Amino acid sequence: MTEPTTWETFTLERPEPGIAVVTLNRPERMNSMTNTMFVELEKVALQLDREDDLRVVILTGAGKAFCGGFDLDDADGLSSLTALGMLDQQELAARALSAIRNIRVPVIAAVNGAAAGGGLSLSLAADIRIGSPAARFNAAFVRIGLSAGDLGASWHLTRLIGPARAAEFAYTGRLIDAVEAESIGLLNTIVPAESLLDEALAMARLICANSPGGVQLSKRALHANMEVSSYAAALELENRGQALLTRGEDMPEALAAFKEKRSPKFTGR
Ligand SMILES: CCCCCCCCCCCCC[C@H](O)CC(=O)SCCNC(=O)CCNC(=O)[C@H](O)C(C)(C)COP(=O)(O)OP(=O)(O)OC[C@H]1O[C@@H](n2cnc3c(N)ncnc32)[C@H](O)[C@@H]1OP(=O)(O)O
Repeated sequence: MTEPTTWETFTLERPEPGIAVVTLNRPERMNSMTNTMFVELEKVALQLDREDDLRVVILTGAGKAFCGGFDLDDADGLSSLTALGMLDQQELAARALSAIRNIRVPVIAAVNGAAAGGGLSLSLAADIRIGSPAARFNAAFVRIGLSAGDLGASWHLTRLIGPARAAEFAYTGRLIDAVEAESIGLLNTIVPAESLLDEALAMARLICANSPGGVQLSKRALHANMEVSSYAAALELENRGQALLTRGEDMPEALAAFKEKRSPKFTGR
């Protein structure tokens, strides 16, 4: 395990090869979001995306919340924003969450507490969400005069939990607890609070044991399939990905390992 690097709004740790853990670190403010956090999250996401040896990113929060959304104490400075200024502000935030969503390796959100507003949007930027029993979600936007059309939340919710549940969630702004979140697919699974990070690491290790190219092109295909309009277009994307992988070193290594009844040694080349 290398030494953690401390940014102003989060810490970055590397518990073992191939795994990076980003922990939002403003627990006194429920890890709520500020412009500094957006700038730092975009920077670290772009940095991680360039690391050839990286296989999985885990995103979690320090203290009792995952992320309370935009820092409403910080919002005062924004209340005088013109619409154009607000557009710039929203685009700054959207760039950060887009950078996290588009990291080429899987991102696991270990939801340790409340994910409210932009915190919900942030959890949705991850590919997988595992939660402690304290995990709670709300589209708090409508309670403070904003919309659930926020940082990808409306895009993900309609695809993840279905349009009707997304509508109820978005329009009521009510809290959804971990049990309900798991039942509607907002959480992949619930684990005891004390083992949340260990469970996220265990899932990350499973992913690390697989072909990096296979995993990363699987992520690319799953993301692309949320965009393509037809089954035929999806097949075209999938076919190209598989063809690319068969030209790499990992598939022959996997086949050889299978025959020799040993674990494959993937290189990602
Ligand atoms: C008037 C509108 C201005 C909005 C300006 C927005 C500017 C534009 C920014 C664009 C880009 C970002 C867009 C972003 O995605 C938009 C949003 O995120 S909007 C939603 C903002 N978040 C919320 O509304 C959530 C509010 N909080 C809660 O719902 C609950 O606190 C919780 C997170 C569900 C946790 O509930 P509890 O566990 O019961 O804890 P408490 O409620 O008691 O809170 C404890 C403590 O934390 C403080 N706190 C909680 N959330 C925030 C927050 N978001 N910002 C600042 N502080 C927060 C809370 O005040 C308590 O403090 P204490 O009283 O103990 O000092």
